[in-house]
Amino acid sequence: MSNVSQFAYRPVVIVVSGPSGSGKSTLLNKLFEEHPNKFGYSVSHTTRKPRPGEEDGKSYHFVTRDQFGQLINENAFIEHAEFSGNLYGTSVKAVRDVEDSGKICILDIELNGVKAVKRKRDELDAKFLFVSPPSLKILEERLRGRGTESEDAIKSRLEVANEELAYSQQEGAHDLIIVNDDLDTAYQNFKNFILDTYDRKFANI
Ligand SMILES: Nc1ncnc2c1ncn2[C@@H]1O[C@H](COP(=O)(O)OP(=O)(O)OP(=O)(O)O)[C@@H](O)[C@H]1O
Repeated sequence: MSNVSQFAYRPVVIVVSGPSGSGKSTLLNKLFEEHPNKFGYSVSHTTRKPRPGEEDGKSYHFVTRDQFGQLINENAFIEHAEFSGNLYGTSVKAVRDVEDSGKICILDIELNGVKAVKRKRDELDAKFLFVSPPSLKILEERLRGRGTESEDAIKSRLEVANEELAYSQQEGAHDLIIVNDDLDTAYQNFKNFILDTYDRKFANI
């Protein structure tokens, strides 16, 4: 099948994954604080109605169900899913738009998202970074300490964590695994990998 993306360049995307509570947001927040102009998130498509103050193309690309269906048919999405009756999706073009604005796109996604990006390898130059807790016991303590989840939610997150950790141990699953034990050390490793990717993309242009 011929499509335009075969002839376009592959935008770089850094895929950050890891069990819930492993510290992805903590690390990403530090990175965005330290480097506000180098990295960005892609703008997702959704069929949900805009809320007051939400701008089309900024918060989301707001589309109808028909338009969303057409994008699915065109194979435009890296991944898409339905939550509470609304469709949400991340398109390859949304990733490319971030790169076109001079930034590197970061995707903070779960295991199915990682697998979906891998299926788009001919369209995306993806680097996979996995944030691992030092142990399941510490993960459990951090999830409890965060205080944002019910006991049931903590249990189900720990089950999913087992699956994600098993996947991460497969050969070649990720380009870098960061064990988030001491936060400063983990952040240095995280930042070095991501800044290196940024420099490779933009420094020589
Ligand atoms: N190295 C660390 N040492 C101690 N506590 C940490 C460390 N890194 C993160 N934490 C704490 O662990 C908790 C979980 O971290 P965070 O919310 O960043 O996880 P997450 O991977 O983004 O989770 P989710 O996928 O659910 O959003 C937070 O309370 C955070 O402050």
